[in-house]
Amino acid sequence: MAPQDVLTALRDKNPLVHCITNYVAMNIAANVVLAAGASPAMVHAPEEIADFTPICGALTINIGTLSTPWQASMMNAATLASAHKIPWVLDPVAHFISDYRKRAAQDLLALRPTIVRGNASEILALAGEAGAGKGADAGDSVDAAQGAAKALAAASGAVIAITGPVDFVTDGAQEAHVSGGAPLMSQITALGCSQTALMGAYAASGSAFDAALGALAHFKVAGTAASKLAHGPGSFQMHFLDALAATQPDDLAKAIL
Ligand SMILES: Nc1ncnc2c1ncn2[C@@H]1O[C@H](COP(=O)(O)OP(=O)(O)O)[C@@H](O)[C@H]1O
Ligand SMILES: Cc1ncsc1CCOP(=O)(O)O
Ligand SMILES: [Mg+2]
Repeated sequence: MAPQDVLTALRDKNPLVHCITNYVAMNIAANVVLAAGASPAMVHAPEEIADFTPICGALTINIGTLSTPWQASMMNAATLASAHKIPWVLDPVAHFISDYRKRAAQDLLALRPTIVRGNASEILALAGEAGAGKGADAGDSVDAAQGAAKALAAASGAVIAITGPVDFVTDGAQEAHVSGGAPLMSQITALGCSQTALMGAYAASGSAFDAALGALAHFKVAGTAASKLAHGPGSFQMHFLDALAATQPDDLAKAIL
């Protein structure tokens, strides 16, 4: 299924996407998923996971504001998703900042996510390589992390997506670059987290590699459109949501190299 067909299927199905994300991303990620045409639900309580994860089209897990009870929910949800063959996406936000977070990311990776999405520094560190990440922000180029992404795809079985000025995605066999968007995108917090949530919606609607590629292209196309109307980060965010909703399946090819 080509990326544009995944977007068509997403809008037909309006899939329910279980998002375990961070406090910062909660609102914008839900709005991004809604604007694109899917149905987000932010559900974190350990007591609710067994009931909720199995009825969703996809699961996304983001460790941006990790704590012990949420970690238990993440591990349980990922285990259930894999058991029910529900695709799930891991966003290892700033996992290199502490031993606690590093271990949490590796424990989740061992549960075999369908897709891992991170910035270049996060992907480098997840593959065991040195990087220059600064908290949640990247300090490395996408180019520098491409080898790590390929190695990680081979070792984990996941599709690996690196975002940045030009995105890169690989499943170990296929690979693609995605261009467009605007530097303003890195000035709005939790846009990467929102990309991860949208990737869940795409993964509920098509195969893993094309889902990741489609979600990356959707952001780039909408980012380019929004940057033509925006006067700064605040108005960019407003125009970006409008542009996500306005993006049509055939537009995605413009961003895919
Ligand atoms: N300089 C840039 N030019 C164009 N798009 C960008 C740029 N920086 C980031 N993006 C886009 O912003 C979104 C968030 O990516 P990124 O900032 O890498 O994630 P994170 O917030 O996890 O660090 C992605 O869609 C990415 O393609
Ligand atoms: C600022 C911040 N602090 C903890 S999580 C978070 C949001 C990070 O979002 P993103 O990875 O999309 O930039
Ligand atoms: Mg991030």
